[in-house]
Amino acid sequence: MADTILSAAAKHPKPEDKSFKYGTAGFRMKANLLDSVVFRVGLVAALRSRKLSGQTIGVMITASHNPPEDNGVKLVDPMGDMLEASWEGYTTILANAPDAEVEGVYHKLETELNINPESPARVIYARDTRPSGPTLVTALVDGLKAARAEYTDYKLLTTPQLHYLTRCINTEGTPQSYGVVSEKGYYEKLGAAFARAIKGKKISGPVIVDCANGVGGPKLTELLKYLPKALEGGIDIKVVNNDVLRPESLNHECGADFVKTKQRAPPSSKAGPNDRCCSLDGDADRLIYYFTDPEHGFRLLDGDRIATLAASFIGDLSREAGLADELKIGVVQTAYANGASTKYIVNGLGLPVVCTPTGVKHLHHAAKNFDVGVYFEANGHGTVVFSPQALKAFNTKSPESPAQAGALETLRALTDLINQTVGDALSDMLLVETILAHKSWTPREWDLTYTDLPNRLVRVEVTDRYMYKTTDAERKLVEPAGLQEQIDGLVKKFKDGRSFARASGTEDALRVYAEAATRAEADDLASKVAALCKQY
Ligand SMILES: CC(=O)N[C@H]1[C@@H](OP(=O)(O)O)O[C@H](CO)[C@@H](O)[C@@H]1O
Ligand SMILES: [Mg+2]
Repeated sequence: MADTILSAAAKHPKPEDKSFKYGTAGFRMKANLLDSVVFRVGLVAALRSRKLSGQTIGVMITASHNPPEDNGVKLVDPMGDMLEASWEGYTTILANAPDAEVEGVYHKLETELNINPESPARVIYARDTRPSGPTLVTALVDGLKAARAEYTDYKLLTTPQLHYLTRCINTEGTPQSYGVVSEKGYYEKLGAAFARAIKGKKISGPVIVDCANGVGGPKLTELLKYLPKALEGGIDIKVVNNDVLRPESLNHECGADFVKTKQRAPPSSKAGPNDRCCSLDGDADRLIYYFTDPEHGFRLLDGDRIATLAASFIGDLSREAGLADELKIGVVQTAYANGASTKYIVNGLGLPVVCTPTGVKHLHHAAKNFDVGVYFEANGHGTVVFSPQALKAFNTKSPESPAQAGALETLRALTDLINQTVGDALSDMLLVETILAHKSWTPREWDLTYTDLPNRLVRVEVTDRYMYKTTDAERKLVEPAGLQEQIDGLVKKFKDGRSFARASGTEDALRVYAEAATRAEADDLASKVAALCKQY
């Protein structure tokens, strides 16, 4: 077997002058640089599965909201979680080994991690719609074969669908079974849960869904077959930007990242005033809502809004169900959350907020400390996780009134509707639609819950982003020395000012975020902090 890895590695040579790092979203870069990385990820997936006694590991090939010429690869742990942190390091080591040393490094990891080479290794994988996907799949399969893993190709899927399948496979036939192990099983689970959650409530008007010309388009179109139709008291979904045959259109002037960063609707949008709109990203794990207010123009309803909407709704339901004292509900955000949303959660909803570093794995982890943990990044990536105690309470509490019975049934439906493994734009969209219907709200009422502070996010090119080190959930710089004091000095001059700088985990740049009482001040603060960072 030994020389199989050696000879296979030679077919997927590493670009000599490149070094790779498993970052916030796995490996992500120009697709033509990824061949060796994906091959080696195949090897790691096999090792990880063997380490976990043959539990199935997921591999997703996607670059999410990045341009069409990029691609990426990430690993999914058995319960559908992101890869455990220590393994990011092992993956990085293997990705950077010279071709001739890959086999040696592989066996060294095997020995050091106490992995039995005879244990079974099982892997499933899928990809988004990028043209580079099929070639990278070939590299992955070569890695899996060289490591003697069993594997199943799920072809095109959204990232959250792959997370769903991974968990389903590993819980199949157990009391914790997460669902039927098939793409159809995913649609059936969501469709049935949505019908239960929405029961008796009316969804007003259509929702226009911008699919970023990515894999979310065909998958949402498929999901529609499983949802109750508008005429039968269900939902009217209008799918737009669903052109997967023109790869160059992926994420181009559309999609969740465009809408959030540009703070405007896709230029192609034909939505009228007050029309309820939302955008997915290229692999359908992010969701952003928006509408045009006849008086105030474009209004963004981002991840912070989805978090506050979900937290307030589930909080109300828990009270109605008589479970408020039993269940600890909390919200997890990052430093990019709008300050007004944090204030609203704490003062308006009376719920605790935890701030973690950027990257869903951190938020997910922190959310698990609550019975109902609502987590969203401002960019629209997030979900709600329920503790075993919460699930038990929803399932065993005997209702004392029809209202209590109704609240409990809605809560149970939500636990099936919401993807527990990872943020899922399709599932999150059905959640938002359910809540708006229950509250009889249009996006306008949703928007009125609090007023966002004007904010600006800028990307700053720097010579060495690794020079910038942070603490306090990335809200403060500790290096370069002295820079944070200067930022603090600037911030003080702005009403409601807040600003921080951190190195991106996915791009070769520094990100500077600023918010302040007015648009002009937020812009001014952001550009001043950016200029300051550049000087160092
Ligand atoms: C400000 C921002 O939106 N950052 C994004 C971005 O991370 P950076 O480390 O900032 O590049 O990509 C991550 C992966 O998709 C996502 O989790 C995160 O929220
Ligand atoms: Mg994504």
